Amino acid sequence: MPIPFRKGHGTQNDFVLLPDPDGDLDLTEDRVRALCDRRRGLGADGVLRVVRTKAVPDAPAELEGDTWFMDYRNADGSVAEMCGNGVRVFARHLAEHGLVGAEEFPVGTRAGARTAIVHPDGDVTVGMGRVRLLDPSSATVGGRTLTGLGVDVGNPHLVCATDDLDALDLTVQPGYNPMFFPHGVNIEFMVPAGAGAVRMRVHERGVGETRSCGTGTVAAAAVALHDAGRAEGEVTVHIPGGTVRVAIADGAATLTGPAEFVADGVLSDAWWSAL
Ligand SMILES: N[C@@H](CCC[C@H](N)C(=O)O)C(=O)O
Repeated sequence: MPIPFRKGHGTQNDFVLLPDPDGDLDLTEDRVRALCDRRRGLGADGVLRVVRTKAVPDAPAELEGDTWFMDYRNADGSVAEMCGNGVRVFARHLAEHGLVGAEEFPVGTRAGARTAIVHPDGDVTVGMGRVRLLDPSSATVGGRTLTGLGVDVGNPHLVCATDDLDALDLTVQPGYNPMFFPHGVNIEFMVPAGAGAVRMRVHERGVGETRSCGTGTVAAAAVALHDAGRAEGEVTVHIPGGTVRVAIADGAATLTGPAEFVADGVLSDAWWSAL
């Protein structure tokens, strides 16, 4: 059976999409790692399996069975609850293939349903759900300890302020408190970038440094607003891979940004079977 794939990205956070409506693919950790490998595979930060919720045994019970489910995997093969850039790319894929009827539609994730609107210019707005500010914690990078705030965006984040974003060496895993984040953490580093804007870099759990992290931009926006004494507002977040807009109101966030596709293809049977 030929296995089709699509390659896309959201602000250069890149993904391999695998259309698999009935959940027939045996998507092992080894296969995810191979797909994401930039030398022996297609190369990506993660895999998005496009599957109906009813074919996903660990999908949240409140999701309807026919809802399209973003089965997200990190490049190291691990499963994560949510991926903000991934939902934008996933939603645009659904819309382009006529797989959804309404202008606004739900996407199932392990963090619950997220609503998506695909705009005519290709941008996508995602309702990211509740954003919860947690306690302070810290990260260690290059021998420096940076204080920050934990944030739950469906997946775990630690947002740290820094004075020199460009000097950080994120090729190695930053230190963090494993008692506070027992399942690992995505760590954002941010600096102010003018009124209502921040610049951010991220070290993602299960991936390493990426050029963007949608849930991370939401976490950074929430902390930037909190630092300004506000619980609501709009923040423009500049990441190495582009720019997104985050709005927070009533404790919930929306994320707006681009979603782009670069290739459609078919995996080699021999390559897949040998994994
Ligand atoms: N890049 C994503 C987040 C992907 C999951 C993350 N690495 C985790 O393990 O929680 C995004 O755009 O939000």
